[in-house]
Amino acid sequence: MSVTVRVPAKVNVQLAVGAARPDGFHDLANVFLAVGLYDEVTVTPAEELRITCAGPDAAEVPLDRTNLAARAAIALAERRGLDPAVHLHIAKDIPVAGGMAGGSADGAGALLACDALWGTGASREELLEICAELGSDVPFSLVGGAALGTGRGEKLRTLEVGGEFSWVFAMAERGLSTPAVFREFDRLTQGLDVPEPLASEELLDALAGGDPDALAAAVSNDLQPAALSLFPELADTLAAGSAAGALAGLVSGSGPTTAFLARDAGSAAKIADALRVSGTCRTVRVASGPAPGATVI
Ligand SMILES: C[C@](O)(CO)[C@H](O)COP(=O)(O)OP(=O)(O)OC[C@H]1O[C@@H](n2ccc(N)nc2=O)[C@H](O)[C@@H]1O
Ligand SMILES: Nc1ncnc2c1ncn2[C@@H]1O[C@H](COP(=O)(O)OP(=O)(O)OP(=O)(O)O)[C@@H](O)[C@H]1O
Repeated sequence: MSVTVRVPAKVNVQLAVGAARPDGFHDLANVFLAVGLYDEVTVTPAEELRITCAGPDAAEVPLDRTNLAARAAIALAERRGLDPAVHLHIAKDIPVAGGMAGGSADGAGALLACDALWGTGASREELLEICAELGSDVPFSLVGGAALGTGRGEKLRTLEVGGEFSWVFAMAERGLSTPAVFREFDRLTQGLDVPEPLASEELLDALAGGDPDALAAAVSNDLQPAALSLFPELADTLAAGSAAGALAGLVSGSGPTTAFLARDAGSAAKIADALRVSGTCRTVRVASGPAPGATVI
C-alpha cells in the first residue's frame, strides 16, 4: 500500500521584507500564489527510512535526513511515537534552489502522505504547526491557492482570487541559496531605515479582481536587488521577458527563477518561445495560478 500527494510550486507576487530580527529571520508581508508546476511525493512502508528522487534536477536533491520530506516524516513519527520506516519517492518537477518552494512542497507532501498512510488523523492545525517547524514556506505549500504570509511567512491568511493568472518561469543556469540572498539584503540595507513590511492593498484588490494589468502594476519583491547583486545576469532574463511582451517580470522569491506575468495563455506561450531563444536562461516553463495545495491523488 502506498499514498501519493501532489504539491504545487509558488510564486511570490509581493515579497515585502523587514529588518533582520534577533533570531536572524526577517518579518515579511509575503503574498504567495500557488502555480501549476508540481512535485509528487509517494510514501510506501519500508524496512527503514529511505528517499529516492527522479526528475531533471534530481541529482541536486539531498537523499539523506536533511531532505525536507524526510524531516517531515520524522517530525510526524516523533509526535506519535512511531518508527518513520518508509520509502519516500519524490517525482520532482519543481526546479531545485529556484525560489519556487520545491523543497517546501516535498516537506508538505511527505507530511500529508505519512498522515494518510499511518492513519494519524492529525488536525489541519497540527499539520500547519509541523509545517511551520520545517520551514517558512512549508505551511503555504500545504494550503495552496493564494495567501498572505506574515511573521517569517508561516502565519497565513487565505486570499480571494478572482481569476486565473498566466505565468512564464525562466530557470537559471545555477541556483541561489535563500540564506545568502537574505544576508545580501541585510548588507544592501545596512544603515538604512527598513520599513515594517505591509501587504499592498492594490495588489490584494488586483488578485481579488482577477485583473492581470492591475496585478502587473502592483507586483514587487524586496529581495530582487539582493538576488540581482549576487546574480547580475538575471537582469538580461528580465529584459528579454519584458521585450517579449510580459506585463511584468520579477525574481521569484529569493530567486534565481524569474517569473513573467502574461495577459493570457496564448501570450504566455509566445513569451516562453522568445525566452527560450534568448539564450538568457536554462529552461522555460508555463504555468497558471492559483493551483490547489497538497492533495492526496
Ligand atoms: C524567500 C522565500 O522563499 C519567500 O517565500 C521564503 O521567505 C524562504 O522560505 P524557506 O525557504 O522556507 O526558508 P526557511 O527554511 O524558513 O529559512 C531559510 C533561511 O532563510 C532566511 N529567512 C527565511 C525566511 C524569513 N522570513 N527570513 C529569513 O531571514 C534565514 O536565513 C533562514 O535561515
Ligand atoms: N526535497 C527537497 N527538494 C529540493 N531541495 C531540498 C529538498 N530537501 C532539502 N533540500 C535542500 O534545500 C535547498 C533549497 O532547495 P529548494 O528547491 O527548496 O529551494 P527554493 O525553491 O529556492 O526554496 P524557497 O523558495 O522555499 O526558498 C537545496 O539546495 C537542497 O540542498
